[in-house]
Amino acid sequence: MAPVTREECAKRDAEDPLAAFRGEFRLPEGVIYLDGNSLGALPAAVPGRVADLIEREWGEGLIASWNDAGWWDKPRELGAMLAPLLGAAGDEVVVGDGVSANIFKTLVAGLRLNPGRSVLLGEDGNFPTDLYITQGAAEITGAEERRAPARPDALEEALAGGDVAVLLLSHVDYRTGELRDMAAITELAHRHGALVVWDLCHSAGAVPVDLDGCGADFAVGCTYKYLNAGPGAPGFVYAARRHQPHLRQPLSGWHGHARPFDFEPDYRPADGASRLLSGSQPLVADAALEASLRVWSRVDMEQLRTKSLALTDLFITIAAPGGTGPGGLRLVTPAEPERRGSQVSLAHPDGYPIVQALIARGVIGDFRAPDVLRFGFTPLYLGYTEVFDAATALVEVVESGEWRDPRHSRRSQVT
Ligand SMILES: Cc1ncc(COP(=O)(O)O)c(C=O)c1O
Ligand SMILES: Nc1c(O)cccc1C(=O)C[C@H](N)C(=O)O
Repeated sequence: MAPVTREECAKRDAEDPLAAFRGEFRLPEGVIYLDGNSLGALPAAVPGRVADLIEREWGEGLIASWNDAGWWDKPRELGAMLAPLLGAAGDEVVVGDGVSANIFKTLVAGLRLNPGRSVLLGEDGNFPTDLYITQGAAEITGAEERRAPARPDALEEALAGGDVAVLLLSHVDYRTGELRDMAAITELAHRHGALVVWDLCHSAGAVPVDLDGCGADFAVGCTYKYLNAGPGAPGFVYAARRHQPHLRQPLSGWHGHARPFDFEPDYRPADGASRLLSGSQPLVADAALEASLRVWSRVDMEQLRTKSLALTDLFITIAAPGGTGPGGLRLVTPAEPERRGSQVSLAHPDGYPIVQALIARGVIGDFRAPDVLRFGFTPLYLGYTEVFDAATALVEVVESGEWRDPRHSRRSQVT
């Protein structure tokens, strides 16, 4: 690939159709933020919307706001706002609870939809909560937990026995940034009689997603990464319309009841995706999500994908051209654009202090054990020049050996 200059990057910034979105986010001066795949930046509209909920809807409206401010229907309203980003219909998505809880709900619902099959199949190396919740769901239901590498050939082998009820996969791998072929894998699972739950934590707002077009069964995801709804923001859950009338989820709380204000003694599920709800939702956090989704309603996902790939290409071209970088840095993320999320991961045995030395320079990425330096690229608030500077800083940190300073090896609780 042709060498890239800072001047070329400045030109691309000037021509960038998404550049104006940068003004809709608050980021500290002097920081290049490449960790939006863990916690997204603050949309400028969020503090005002949250204050409005607290002061007006809660402070003045009090209990009436459950009706007047639409609190009761927020999970559905926010689900419908999110749906276009997921390739889903508005009534197939609800917002509520966390990813871990929603994984549990969909795995058990999937098991019940697939009687006679008793295996929950997960992928080697998935994000730990996916693995742990699958173990918990297997323990409580008597199902068997199995794992396979997330390669089509290995999945086919694991599915061939005909006993897999549900397959749980991440659309984009949190550690490597690999993007999986949702359409092909869903079709493979269905051919073998299994249902699929897709974890979209690292793809919602990062790449175009087409749940309905791929024939997906269920999906879960978070809103605090690329969707920028803030720390601990509520998760979402998708159920394909064809499953909704039959699905039974295990956390059968009153917000998922058909007639919640009849206060009946027995559970009867609501119609549609609402039956995936459980109890009261964090309305203050929902207000932050609402403000961030208003930004997303104006984003063209094809433009976003084009810029995302251009940014990750740029970073790779400088930091690891041809797959290797200075000091033995090795590209972990697939080089093929169609297999790449909006993230670049590089492996190095001294990854932790290298990332810390970069953070000390104002370039924020993160480290994932055992040896992965991880950089997330958020096209709404990152420019080409920043990515050029970040990649150049990485090369300098490694070549200069400044990461060897012992202060960069001190571990903190959240890495
Ligand atoms: C793939 C994946 N699943 C789930 C989670 C988190 O789940 P929860 O929001 O329940 O903490 C994360 C990140 O924290 C993740 O990367
Ligand atoms: N969800 C997180 C949290 O509650 C605390 C700290 C980090 C996170 C993250 O989101 C980590 C992220 N899923 C990852 O891919 O590493």
